[in-house]
Amino acid sequence: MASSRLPILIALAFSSLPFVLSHSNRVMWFQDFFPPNVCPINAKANTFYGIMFDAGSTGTRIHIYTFVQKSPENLPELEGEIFESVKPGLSAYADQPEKGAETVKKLLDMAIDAVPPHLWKKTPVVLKATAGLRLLSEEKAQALLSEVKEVFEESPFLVPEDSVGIMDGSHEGILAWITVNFLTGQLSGQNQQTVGTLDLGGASTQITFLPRFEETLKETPGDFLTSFEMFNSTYKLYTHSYLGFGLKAARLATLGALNMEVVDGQMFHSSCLPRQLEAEWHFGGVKYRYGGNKEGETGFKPCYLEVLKVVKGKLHQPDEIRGSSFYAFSYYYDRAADTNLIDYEQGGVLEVRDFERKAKEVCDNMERYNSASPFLCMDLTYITALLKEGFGFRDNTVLQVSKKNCQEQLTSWTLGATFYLLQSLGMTY
Ligand SMILES: O=c1[nH]cnc2c1ncn2[C@@H]1O[C@H](COP(=O)(O)OP(=O)(O)O)[C@@H](O)[C@H]1O
Ligand SMILES: [Ca+2]
Repeated sequence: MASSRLPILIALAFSSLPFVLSHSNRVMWFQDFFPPNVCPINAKANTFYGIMFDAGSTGTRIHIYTFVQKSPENLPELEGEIFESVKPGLSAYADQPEKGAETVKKLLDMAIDAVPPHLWKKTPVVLKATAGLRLLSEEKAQALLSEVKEVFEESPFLVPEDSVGIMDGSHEGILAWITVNFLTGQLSGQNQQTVGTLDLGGASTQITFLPRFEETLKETPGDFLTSFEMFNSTYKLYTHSYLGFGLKAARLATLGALNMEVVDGQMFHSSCLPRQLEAEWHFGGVKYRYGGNKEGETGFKPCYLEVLKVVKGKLHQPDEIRGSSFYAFSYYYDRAADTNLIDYEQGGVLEVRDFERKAKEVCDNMERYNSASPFLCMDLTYITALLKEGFGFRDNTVLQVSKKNCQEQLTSWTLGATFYLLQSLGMTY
């Protein structure tokens, strides 16, 4: 299929959706995600823009998408994406919400340069926060969000009513699944062979796939299933977001520091770290001191046992996924690329056991392994344990590990979310 057709297909699908998505106990899945009551815009010009902020736990990213609609009969095509990011994420400013909002303002200034002035008022701007803000107290999260809302309101862009908020974890998984499967052409025509998606963020992780067997539907807890209609088909997806199981939250859990009131000077140890290491780490606005087991054991075996405590028995294991292949991104990609398991630009295809092999290589040679991060052994061991003992994948489960998809767009939930936003604002025909 010609690549230029793919965006049209996405838009087609999104336009044909009334996007009726329903949890077993929740009708209109997206009702609270985007405002239904914004007046439609009569977009006469054939180019339009959408600005989507991904406020992740480790960083804030702006995606400025450009769409072209050549005629009312043709659906919009995705023409391009401008992307920028800042670190740390908003949650690091839990006690300085104004400073947090300033980081958003800096990114938004890019959009002022990127979007032609006559389209500012027709360009919606939305920020959806994920696990970093989910982990903060309601009060701190709301303070950050309301500062960001002020920044949006002072900007020349269109600010929908619910333009700033925390995204539900299941939306994150489904929007990423839709993006990947549209861009790979799997949701159009016959013989659909959709691919499941695995996203490993800093604070949460998502698994999403389309079950093929009745058994899976029967065995799955109701709140792991979400239905939506597209191309006159109904898809019932398995999706779940595990809060606290992102890579960085898992580091804290392994160190025994997750959700702890950290006492000044307290040191956390792990066999997954270089023996002589003593260092400090800031995450979510908290400072942690950590280090290796000076006297005790280090290496893959003790590390795996430590990490196992974090995942074992904590995740639902659908039988069906053992034999399927999945599309994995975010930290799966980062750690595979860091250790040359895949090509940095192209990504690659791996088996679960490749992560284990690399984890052993790194952990059993920790003092000699030249790595940018002292957490490399822990991270690879956690990924191995999460895939095998957490989700229950086989050693030979195949993973397509990429950063960008075939359209050269960064793999993320943001493109799917932007399409839906434009649809809900009546900006597409
Ligand atoms: O623009 C992006 N789109 C998708 N993922 C990104 C983007 N920028 C960074 N990432 C990846 O997201 C991961 C960090 O997760 P994130 O900060 O989103 O945490 P969260 O999803 O738990 O809130 C890293 O692997 C990083 O490479
Ligand atoms: Ca994320």
